[in-house]
Amino acid sequence: MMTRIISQIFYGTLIHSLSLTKLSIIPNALLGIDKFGKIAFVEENITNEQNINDILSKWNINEEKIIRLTKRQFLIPGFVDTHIHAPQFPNAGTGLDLPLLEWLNKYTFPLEKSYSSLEFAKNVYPVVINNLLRNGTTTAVYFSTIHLESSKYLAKLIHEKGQRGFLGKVNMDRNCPNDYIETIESSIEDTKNFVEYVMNLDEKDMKDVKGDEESITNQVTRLVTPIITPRFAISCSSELLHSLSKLAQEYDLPIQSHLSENKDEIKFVKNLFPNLKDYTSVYEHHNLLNQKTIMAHGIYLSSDERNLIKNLKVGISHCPNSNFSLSSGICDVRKLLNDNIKVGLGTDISGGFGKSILDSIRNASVASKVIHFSNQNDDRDNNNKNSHLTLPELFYLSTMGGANLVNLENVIGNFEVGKEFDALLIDPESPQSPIDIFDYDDDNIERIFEKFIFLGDERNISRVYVQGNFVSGTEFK
Ligand SMILES: O=c1[nH]c(=O)c2nc[nH]c2[nH]1
Ligand SMILES: [Zn+2]
Repeated sequence: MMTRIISQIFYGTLIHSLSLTKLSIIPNALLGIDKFGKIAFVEENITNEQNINDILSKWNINEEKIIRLTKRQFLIPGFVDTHIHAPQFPNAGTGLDLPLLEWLNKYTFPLEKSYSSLEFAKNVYPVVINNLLRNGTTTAVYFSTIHLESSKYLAKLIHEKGQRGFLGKVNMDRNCPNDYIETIESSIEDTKNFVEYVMNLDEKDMKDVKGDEESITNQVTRLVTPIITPRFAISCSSELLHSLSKLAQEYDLPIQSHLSENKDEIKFVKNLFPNLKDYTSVYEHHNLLNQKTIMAHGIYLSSDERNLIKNLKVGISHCPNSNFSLSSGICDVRKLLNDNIKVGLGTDISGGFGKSILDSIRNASVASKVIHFSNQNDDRDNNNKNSHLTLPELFYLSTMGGANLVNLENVIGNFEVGKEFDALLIDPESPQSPIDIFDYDDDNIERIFEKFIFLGDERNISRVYVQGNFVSGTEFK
């Protein structure tokens, strides 16, 4: 007897990643989602109505539950932004004339301190989440600020809007402005308070699911998770770093920070921790590196540091727009991938000015080509090992790569049966679409997908789903 209840079916083309190099395009697919938002089935090559009817009756579904895509529309997994500063949104697109440390002091800290006012946060954070969802970011790994109340407010908003989010209250107790700094005591106390608040947010939803008779086989993941967030080694005392690692262990939480982004930053860290070998060792020494850690940037890592990162299963958030915009440098992602390091993409608003992961994909592509050219000019390293990132690789990084970083590779990132349905319905022919399709394209869906990746924008993202729920886009009548 078939008890599983199917709440929605899509009929059309699916595009997703099966591995770093393997992009899969499945035309004429029927994808069914159960009432928990999980993918119950994917049937391929369904080319006639009889086949559709057979599947509908097998699952006891009526025709109204089917959303039929047009021949040029397709579904892709939602994007994962593995590094974004929500409070920096008002600065996006401004203040890109200075390198990191000067940029922080002149533009970023003065804006972030404004979030001591909850009213200020209320004017910004809804815009951030709406904007990201419209742009297809179904999962975001956020930094907030040091402020407890506005950080709690942001967590509640992510929860209400139905986005999947990892949110960290920022910790910083030194080398910061006098009016934007914490004591170690308040930093730890507020972080505990924040963590417990966020963990309770999802409690009700989890209970609702647990109360269901099918709950044992249909557990869903929590949508909002706290993440321990020492800003970076410069702004945290050794004592604070130690205490934060204890907190992460106590609550079994992920950790995020910045690593090896800028040469002056690296020198500063060396001065602060002269007895530790390198920047990565500073975090390792404080027990902050493990398979749940995400480090943003990682531009100037030595081979020893890469080894450590690989062995400890730390993920790197590649933020190419920010790396260009703050003149930080160019991260050699191919080298990280060759070393089997986990990599995802980040916008790093407002170091980066692009709000969409499509922008990160495009900048990651350009960055990889610049590295490729500079290696070609270098006689010592000229055997084509360092080829630029390909379209399947870029797309993988933006979906499955991000899922790996947040340890949700078995939950989201592609359309495997049993995963939760975080997805985007892409319409290359939407009103005002920036994509031109010609007869020459000959309905070649691979070409149209590539055009979406390099030319498309939020106007092409018609509908956005998280855990099977419709969270942004145009309602069907
Ligand atoms: O790109 C960055 N943005 C920040 O806000 C930050 N803080 C420390 N290091 C940083 N890097
Ligand atoms: Zn950052």
